[in-house]
Amino acid sequence: MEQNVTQDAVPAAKPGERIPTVIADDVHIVYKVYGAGAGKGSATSALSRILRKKASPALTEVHAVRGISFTAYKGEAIGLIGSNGSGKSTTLAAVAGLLPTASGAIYTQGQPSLLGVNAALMNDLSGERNVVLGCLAMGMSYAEVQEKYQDIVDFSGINEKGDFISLPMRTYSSGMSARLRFAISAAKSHEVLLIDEALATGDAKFRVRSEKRIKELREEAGTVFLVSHSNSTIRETCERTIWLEHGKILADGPTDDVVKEYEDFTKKK
Ligand SMILES: Nc1ncnc2c1ncn2[C@@H]1O[C@H](COP(=O)(O)OP(=O)(O)OP(=O)(O)O)[C@@H](O)[C@H]1O
Repeated sequence: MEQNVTQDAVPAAKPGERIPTVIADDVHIVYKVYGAGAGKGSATSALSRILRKKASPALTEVHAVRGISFTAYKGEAIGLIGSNGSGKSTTLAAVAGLLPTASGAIYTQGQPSLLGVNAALMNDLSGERNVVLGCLAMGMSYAEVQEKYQDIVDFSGINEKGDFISLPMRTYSSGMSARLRFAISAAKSHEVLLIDEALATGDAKFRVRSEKRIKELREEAGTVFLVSHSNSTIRETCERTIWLEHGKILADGPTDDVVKEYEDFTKKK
């Protein structure tokens, strides 16, 4: 099984030179689902299978990504589009190094960050403590966190309607937590930033702010991947788009062409 290969330093670009940041080479991703058959997951049936030395009949494989290849370059914002279950989120998780590939390999320059520092955020702690935790988890120093704290809170807009930042995160709506997560992740420049539908959760005002921030992040450093079902967000944010269907790439090119092709496809369905 191939693992993601990450190299740390991104070399400086010579004028006009394009630097690859993510290379996916014939990537296949297969989920293994255990206990999928009714009644087959009980302790007694497992014991009887062990005693009879029979393989579990209840293992189902879902071949979510089927041989995709692409190269992303520094400074690019790439949209990922496609119908439900086409493999967009799976592809992002694999680029982030969170899913192993069944075959093929993904090479990345620098550490890709999947937007959402979910793992580090804790529902019982206040938004304020979570900002500090999330930033430290992304590798910022305590001094850096203090310097950026107010900007993060202002960007998230959490305090627009009262002092919510001092309340536990479990009291936030799903949109509010998504905004805070985005604000924390976007406070740092990422070499490869992966965003899954994050913009869809905010209101119109927040969407404008986050689109602006994505543009800045692109200029500051790396490559942005954005998964979205909103074709207008993809058009406004990305100049290149990859269209996935049934785990395969159907088109990869300038956003206007690819989104148009996808729109024609969805109209015909
Ligand atoms: N944890 C999992 N275990 C098993 N199968 C999964 C898992 N996550 C996703 N899948 C399957 O992998 C395929 C691709 O799913 P994925 O979530 O990547 O699609 P998507 O394009 O992001 O969809 P959506 O637009 O609905 O978010 C689907 O068939 C889905 O059922």
